[in-house]
Amino acid sequence: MTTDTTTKDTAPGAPAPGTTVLDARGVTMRFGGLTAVRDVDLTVNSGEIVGLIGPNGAGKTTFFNCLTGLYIPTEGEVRYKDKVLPPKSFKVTAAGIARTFQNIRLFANMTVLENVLVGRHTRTKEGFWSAILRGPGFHRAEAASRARAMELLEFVGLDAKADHLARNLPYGEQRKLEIARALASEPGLLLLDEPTAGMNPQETRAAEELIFAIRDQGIAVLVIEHDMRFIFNLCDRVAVLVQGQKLIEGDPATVQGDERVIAAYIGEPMDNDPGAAEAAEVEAAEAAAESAAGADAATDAAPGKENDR
Ligand SMILES: Nc1ncnc2c1ncn2[C@@H]1O[C@H](COP(=O)(O)OP(=O)(O)OP(=O)(O)O)[C@@H](O)[C@H]1O
Repeated sequence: MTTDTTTKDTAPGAPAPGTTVLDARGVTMRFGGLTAVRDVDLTVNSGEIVGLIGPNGAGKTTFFNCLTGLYIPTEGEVRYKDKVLPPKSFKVTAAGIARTFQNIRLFANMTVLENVLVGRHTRTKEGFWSAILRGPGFHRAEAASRARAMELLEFVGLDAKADHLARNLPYGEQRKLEIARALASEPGLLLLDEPTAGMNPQETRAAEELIFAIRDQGIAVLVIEHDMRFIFNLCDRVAVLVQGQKLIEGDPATVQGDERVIAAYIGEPMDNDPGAAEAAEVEAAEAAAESAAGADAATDAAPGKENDR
């Protein structure tokens, strides 16, 4: 991996360190009778990596979709750099929030470089007529875009594969390309939805290094992930969603040690547990078998009887 994690160059869209870039307040999202997200508050500051975890169906992706204009929350408000988010995803991207998806969404038959160039469209000022007439302004803008796209490919370690088709990249590199494309819109906040899903341990470590390098550029990062070791190692702060509500938020050590979090993942015994009668029956049968075996052993070891063990 060629990522230089020591780089301290600030990304073009990055705000001053420690500034609150994302401020979600009382976000609720209902689908008919189902409340997928209920009254969730969350802030993310520049230069910070925040993790969002929770069991399957907890509402993590729905909450992400509320932050990117894909869903308009039923209640609550999302502010990015003090401004309420526009209700369209392309406007949210233009405002400075970029994301990757749980299922990779690349243009499979485009080259690696072209995929990143697509990600730059919100930052290209050249308009329709300029593109048609292909005047000097267009060529200058195009050259600058290509240079920046190549810089980003170098940053994620894919510059040598700029001309490869996206579909020919191994899985881990496709994920990196998605990140490069998201960075092409020069975001102040990057949302990563399960960035290590399907990765091997080596690719996961490389992804971790890359996310640290992005944070070091002053970009705020919010990441959903199921890999607990990855999340607790990576994040400055972790919020836990359970059944759409925020259960706890804190530093990794606090969250990791919280019994409610452990219970939420492992599951607590339910009232009127449907399997309880069967489980009690099995336990009783096992106990009876054990005591019978114990009685046999006692008889076997009785004085006057040969014990061949
Ligand atoms: N568009 C939708 N219409 C109706 N229900 C939805 C919709 N999207 C999500 N849900 C429901 O909302 C709940 C939360 O789902 P969501 O995908 O946000 O959870 P998640 O925490 O991201 O889960 P996972 O970790 O499995 O990806 C689930 O019960 C899901 O079925």
